[in-house]
Amino acid sequence: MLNTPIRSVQWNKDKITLLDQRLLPQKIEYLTLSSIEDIWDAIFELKVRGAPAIGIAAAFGLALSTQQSTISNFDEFRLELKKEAAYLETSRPTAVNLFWAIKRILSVVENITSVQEAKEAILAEALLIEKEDEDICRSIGEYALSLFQDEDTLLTHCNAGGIATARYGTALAPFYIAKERGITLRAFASETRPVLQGARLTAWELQQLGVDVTLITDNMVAHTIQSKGINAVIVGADRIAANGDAANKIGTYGLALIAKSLGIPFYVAAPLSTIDVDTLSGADIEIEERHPDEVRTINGHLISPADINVFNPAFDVTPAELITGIITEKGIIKGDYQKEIAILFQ
Ligand SMILES: CSC[C@H]1O[C@H](OP(=O)(O)O)[C@H](O)[C@@H]1O
Repeated sequence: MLNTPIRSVQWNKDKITLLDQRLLPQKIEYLTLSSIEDIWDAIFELKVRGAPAIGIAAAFGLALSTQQSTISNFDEFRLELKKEAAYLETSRPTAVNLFWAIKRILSVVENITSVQEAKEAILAEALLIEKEDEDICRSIGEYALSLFQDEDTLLTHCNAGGIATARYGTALAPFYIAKERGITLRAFASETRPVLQGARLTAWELQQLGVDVTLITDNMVAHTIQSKGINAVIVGADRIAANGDAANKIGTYGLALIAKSLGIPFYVAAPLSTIDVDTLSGADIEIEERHPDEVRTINGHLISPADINVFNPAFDVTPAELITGIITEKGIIKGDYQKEIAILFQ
């Protein structure tokens, strides 16, 4: 078991230290990033992944590039900042935390007129985003745990764990809090093809935490829920629309349909920063499509004809009506999500 939390992205004086999540679980290796291009590449290549972690990485990326800036004129500085923000926004389209964090960084310079003051304010805001996320995820964990009993068994998909956030995670946060309080929660983790965040990250993370975790393949979910007494499903999210529709890792929608048909609760755990009130419904969420070789290969080994046609959406959208509850740092919302979300954001 690890004694200190593994952090996926950290500010390190004038550099960014980033856990290369592509190498897990075989290797725990950190990269030192020294340019905004490095950050763009890290987000695009899933060296850092998970909605909140992507937002934190982008915030640190803007802090890094502005710390390095030699522009003395404030208007030129602000123009360059906006260009670099727009550049980072092209790295991945679905997780709203990327855009939410960038918007927060841009907002801190609105009432500033000096370059030095702007540099300091941007770095302070990026560090605040990281610190807040840790506290937020802990709160999500506490609310989530209130839904479960000692000895419950939960099924989760992809990785919404500590390395997808500042710490604790969202869907995995209740496991951290349960461990602290001597409550036993067991887990089944679906492998999550094609990038295998469940097999590589969640199975490893929960094992390190000392949780009884069992790995299954994605096509075992229905039988597992039916035969293993799964009490509930809990997943993360990348963007939740104003009506409660939730985009999450591909396969989540199917999992929600199975949970509904087998009569077990399906929970989405996410911070308010993942709820996008400007996205009216799931139909308005852009679904990232990634390189076909992610499907054609496993660990770089071809498992199909090299030139086979591939459809590789990285996310799907679960309609609000399939979601039993959305667990946030402000509490658990159920039922009329449109109304409940509007109240949360009033
Ligand atoms: C706590 S957000 C985790 C969320 O992000 C993952 O996507 P990706 O690994 O592609 O960044 C997945 O959808 C998780 O639920």
